[in-house]
Amino acid sequence: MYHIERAIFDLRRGLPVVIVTPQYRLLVQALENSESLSELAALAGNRPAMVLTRHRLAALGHSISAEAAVLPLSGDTDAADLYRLAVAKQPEKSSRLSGLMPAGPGERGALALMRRALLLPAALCADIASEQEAEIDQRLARGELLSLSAEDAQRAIHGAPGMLKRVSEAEIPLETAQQSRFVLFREPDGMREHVAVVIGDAEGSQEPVPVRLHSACLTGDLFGSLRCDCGEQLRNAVADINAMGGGVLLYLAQEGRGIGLANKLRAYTLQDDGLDTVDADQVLGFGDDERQYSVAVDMLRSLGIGRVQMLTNNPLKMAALREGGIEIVSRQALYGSVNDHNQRYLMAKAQRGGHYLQDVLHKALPDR
Ligand SMILES: Nc1nc2c(ncn2[C@@H]2O[C@H](COP(=O)(O)OP(=O)(O)OP(=O)(O)O)[C@@H](O)[C@H]2O)c(=O)[nH]1
Ligand SMILES: [Zn+2]
Repeated sequence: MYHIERAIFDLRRGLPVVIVTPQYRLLVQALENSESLSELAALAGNRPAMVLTRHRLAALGHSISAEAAVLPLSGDTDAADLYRLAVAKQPEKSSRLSGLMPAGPGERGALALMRRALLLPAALCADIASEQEAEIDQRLARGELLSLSAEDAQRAIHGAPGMLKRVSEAEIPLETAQQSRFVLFREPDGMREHVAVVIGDAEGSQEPVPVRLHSACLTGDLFGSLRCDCGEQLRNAVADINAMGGGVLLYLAQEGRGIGLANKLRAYTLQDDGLDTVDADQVLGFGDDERQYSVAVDMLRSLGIGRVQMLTNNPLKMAALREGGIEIVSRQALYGSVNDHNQRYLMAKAQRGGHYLQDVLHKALPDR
């Protein structure tokens, strides 16, 4: 897996990588790090095309059934055009969408790498021309370029296979839960870390354990942002679990429903322009919710917990734990407060994401 992680770092730094399929080799670069097409075109010996997700194409008014498609780019495409095609609310010229082709395994692999790297899910891809093969091979041999198979690239989205590592732990008394222990887990590829806060003696319990899955939200958890309810939910969860006699809060590295902080800030700006939380993510090329919870299942297993009382309003979290073989004995709601800044976000979660928020919304906004 090592070359996948290296490829992700290269893409985040703005360098191209080579993706290899049995039929062709592609030179790939992250769209968000691309100022112009000319350097990539010169190295590949072919003009790059842009790979976009079906969510982005839907936002541009073009529906496809495949996961992604390839858009040929004309020679006069500049950086502003690229950015507009990838993230603008409305495309300037929809005629630019003519000539879309289905994405092959190499292009799909490119998008998987972008998503794992928490970049915008849009890539520039150019077929490597035969006259450039020697130059590319030399750069690969010198270690200046990195290549990986399309299969490996596509797998990147799921992270590395294998066991989560339980790395370190310490007792950390909290204001509302004095007997708390933080246990840090690292994903096998070293890319993400997640923390279990074990309150009381929940580890290894045969009884149903109160459990909260909390996805990271820097703005809400740390700074008390009023745009969401995360900070309050986090603090309420710790206090509630303590009051229930102990349990576990999993603090998951899934900022912005899995799209990362850079993209969440982009999504907030789109919301300021009138979009709701789901549509804003779609404009950026993401689905409604990009989170995967297998890591939470692994953490619970590692803590010897198989039966849980869940604190959540999110049906997807419950389905994911059930699918992972965790028995859900009960569910209880967990609310933050509704305010002028977050009410639209909470409404969208209830109406579009199916979250169980009707009670709290009805109380705060009886006439909505
Ligand atoms: N993409 C995106 N993410 C957001 C936005 N607002 C909050 N988030 C993220 O949404 C996630 C909220 O996660 P959780 O607190 O676990 O909650 P939830 O999915 O609402 O489910 P429960 O609280 O368990 O009912 C965090 O990762 C936040 O960073 C937004 O407008 N856009
Ligand atoms: Zn939040």
